[in-house]
Amino acid sequence: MSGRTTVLKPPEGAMAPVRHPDAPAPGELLGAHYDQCFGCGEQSGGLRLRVRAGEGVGLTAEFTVDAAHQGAPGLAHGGVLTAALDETLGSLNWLQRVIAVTGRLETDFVRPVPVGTVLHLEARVTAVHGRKIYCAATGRIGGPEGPVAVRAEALFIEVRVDHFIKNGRSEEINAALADPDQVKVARAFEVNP
Ligand SMILES: CCCCCCCCCC(=O)SCCNC(=O)CCNC(=O)[C@H](O)C(C)(C)COP(=O)(O)OP(=O)(O)OC[C@H]1O[C@@H](n2cnc3c(N)ncnc32)[C@H](O)[C@@H]1OP(=O)(O)O
Repeated sequence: MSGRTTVLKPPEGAMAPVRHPDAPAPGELLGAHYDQCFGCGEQSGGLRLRVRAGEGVGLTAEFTVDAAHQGAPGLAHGGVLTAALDETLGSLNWLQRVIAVTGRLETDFVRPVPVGTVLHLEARVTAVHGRKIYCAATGRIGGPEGPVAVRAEALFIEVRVDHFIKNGRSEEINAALADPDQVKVARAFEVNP
């Protein structure tokens, strides 16, 4: 049983999403957008999500649930699973070459996910309306074609890179601005017309 709030329904006039001509090729592994990211960075306790570009404005990802991700004994914490969905959906930015942040995300928890499970995630943009990006994701267990354990719909809102510079703590912002690799990632998104 699931019901969605109406803000997750694309309004009349919403457009089909457009894959950017410079988007990574289908099958290409996407790097971390930020090495300290809880979702795609390498730090211990993080999700260490591995994301691959798919066809169109879609992608796949894998997340291995480890002991640091437990809620109940031997089971993944729901918030961690939501974080994996959020990160997977956020990675769609790479395919459109826009920077967007989560405005709203609704998750259905369909099956418990034991520690040691590889969660096979799939996400796609469903529609775009101005700065609003509508998207959906699923997470399956037992293989990429296995049963759905979690699914989400979300609304991302496009922002400028200034969003992070204005709002982030200065220590991390200054370190990121001094890192040529990080600046390169930001530029790739900023050139979007
Ligand atoms: C390379 C980068 C890779 C990034 C990867 C991301 C990884 C994972 C993704 C995340 O977790 S991002 C972190 C979690 N999200 C945030 O921290 C966002 C915090 N919220 C904000 O900063 C602002 O609320 C936000 C930028 C989302 C919107 O503020 P704005 O002032 O820019 O927009 P505004 O409030 O004018 O809203 C623009 C439109 O979006 C709609 N909107 C905004 N927030 C909404 C919301 N929460 N629910 C529904 N609609 C929303 C709003 O109604 C309006 O619709 P209309 O254009 O039709 O009037």
